[in-house]
Amino acid sequence: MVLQVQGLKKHFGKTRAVDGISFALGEGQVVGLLGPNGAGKTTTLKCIAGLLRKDEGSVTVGGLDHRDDKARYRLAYIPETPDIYEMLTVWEHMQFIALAYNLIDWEKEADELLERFDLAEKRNELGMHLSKGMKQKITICCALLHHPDVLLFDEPLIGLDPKAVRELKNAFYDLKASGKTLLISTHMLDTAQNLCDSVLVMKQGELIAEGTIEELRQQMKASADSTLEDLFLEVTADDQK
Ligand SMILES: Nc1ncnc2c1ncn2[C@@H]1O[C@H](COP(=O)(O)OP(=O)(O)OP(=O)(O)O)[C@@H](O)[C@H]1O
Repeated sequence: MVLQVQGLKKHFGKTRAVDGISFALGEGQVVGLLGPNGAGKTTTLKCIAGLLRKDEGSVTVGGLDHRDDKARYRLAYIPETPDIYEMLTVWEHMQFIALAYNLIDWEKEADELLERFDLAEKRNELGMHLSKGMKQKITICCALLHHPDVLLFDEPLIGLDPKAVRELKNAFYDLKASGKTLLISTHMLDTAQNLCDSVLVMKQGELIAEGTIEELRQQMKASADSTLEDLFLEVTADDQK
């Protein structure tokens, strides 16, 4: 298993944002992280990425603790709100990542990424002059440049135009085909149904369901034509907990 999360807990004051969840993801797996608002998805992703200090539990990447430099190198986190440098140009963001990760011969690939995400013409624009969608796309290009093995996406399809959504979905398929592991937090259940091999469903900090759509149908004794949305609404309904 390339990513292993065991007994992860994180609280904010009295709020148990993540309350002891465990799961493991294998190489090339694309997994949807689902849950109602406030379920703990972002907190989980940030704890895995090391951006939030966990209270308890362990997270390993390729068997190494996630705080180890080698493990961090293998991880990328793409936040819901694009976090870019206002005073750096698009190309300078790519240079910054290349320097941070000691990349060599990265320029051609950076050019291809910018081309692919329609940012080539904005190469010399400052971050402060870009739209939200463009900022989102730079974050994605930066995340892909150092070839991480595990990519954590928080609501990746929000704020992108239809072409960028299509590009990103294609990028997900390419990443999966090249053996990358993707954990994608999303409320877009039809996309999750098409894209993900399996899902993890969180509610109030706990993992309340997991598996492929077929496994969820069986666990919930649902009909063979029930959609992920049907299953999600049933499993997260208030009388379930
Ligand atoms: N920095 C923080 N300080 C205090 N409480 C927080 C903080 N971050 C998150 N929380 C709380 O932790 C819980 C889980 O939040 P989180 O953002 O992880 O949920 P989510 O599943 O990502 O929600 P959404 O789908 O709305 O993005 C919520 O009750 C939230 O209010």
